[in-house]
Amino acid sequence: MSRRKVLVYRQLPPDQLARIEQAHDVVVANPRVDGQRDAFLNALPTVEGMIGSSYPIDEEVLKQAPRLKVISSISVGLDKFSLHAVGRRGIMLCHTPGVLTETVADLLFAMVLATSRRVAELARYVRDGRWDRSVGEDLYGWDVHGKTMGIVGYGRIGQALAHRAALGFNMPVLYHTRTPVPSGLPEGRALAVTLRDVLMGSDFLVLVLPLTEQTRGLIGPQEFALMKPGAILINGARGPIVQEAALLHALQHGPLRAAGLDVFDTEPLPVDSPLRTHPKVLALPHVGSATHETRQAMCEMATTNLLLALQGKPPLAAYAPVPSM
Ligand SMILES: NC(=O)C1=CN([C@@H]2O[C@H](COP(=O)(O)OP(=O)(O)OC[C@H]3O[C@@H](n4cnc5c(N)ncnc54)[C@H](OP(=O)(O)O)[C@@H]3O)[C@@H](O)[C@H]2O)C=CC1
Ligand SMILES: O=CC(=O)O
Repeated sequence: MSRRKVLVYRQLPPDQLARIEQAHDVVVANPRVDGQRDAFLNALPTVEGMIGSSYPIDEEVLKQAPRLKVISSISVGLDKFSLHAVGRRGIMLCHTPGVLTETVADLLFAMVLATSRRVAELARYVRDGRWDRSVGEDLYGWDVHGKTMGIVGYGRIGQALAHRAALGFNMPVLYHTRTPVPSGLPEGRALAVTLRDVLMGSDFLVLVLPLTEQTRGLIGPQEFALMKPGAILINGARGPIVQEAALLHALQHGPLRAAGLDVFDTEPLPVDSPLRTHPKVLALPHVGSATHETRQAMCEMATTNLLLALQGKPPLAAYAPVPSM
């Protein structure tokens, strides 16, 4: 097999980098790191494979990479890629579904618990030396068990979250997805409903669907207006699915009691973003899959995808372009 030029545009564990170096000529250059952007741009004209995540691989980048055949993303979400250009060019775009499902569902549930039981706020209270008497009602939280869990996007992660909610916390589940799917839960524990009904019926509304042309701005003023007073929103999907101004309004004037956000319109979250310090917001730095075990598994899968695809073999998971009509 001939050696190809591969651009690694995000840090990879040494064992995975070594697997690629054994077979191919590697340039490591992360365009987000000071001093590496030029190396990234200089590599583009001759690369045949790329592996990385987070950085937008848009039409502009793809135009500069005329020999590119394979992109292996260390993520399940593919919103950082210009899917039209990838499809048009016949580039094989691989990703890492499945290996992160349980870990992301764990974090989503952690956000449900943390927002409702005010974990971050209470920990800060102790740390700041303010625990000089028993905690008053102003710092009480709200029960999680038995409340209604609403899930928008009932794929791998949505279903793993529903299991935690229904079977671990005795929560009735409402879920919404475009294509009807069975709940995978015992009879009567979950109901497939319209988006409107999830919004109206949920105590917790968890978003875990891809960012697409259809889902951008999906949750705006009209959707917030349908939600229960005191509902909690958890966005574990992508920032732009929620309209930020409407979110801030819903936090200030209702109906939202709190929001747990792992994702934002702009990441890293700008220093002056009102979401950074909002008292009702639990903001996390996009860490749904960030455990040692899961990130290792994702990097392994992405590396395998890259190596297989460069050999002309089917990767473990790839995006299938929608054929143009
Ligand atoms: N915060 C983090 O760190 C992470 C975030 N994510 C996000 O979670 C998303 C889901 O991952 P995963 O569960 O593995 O993906 P899946 O593809 O298994 O599930 C996605 C679900 O969303 C549904 N969906 C897609 N479009 C719409 C729509 N317009 N309206 C309603 N439902 C829709 C899909 O069903 P159908 O198409 O039939 O409607 C499917 O049920 C990723 O795309 C990513 O954005 C993933 C990993 C980590
Ligand atoms: O956001 C993370 C992903 O894997 O997608």
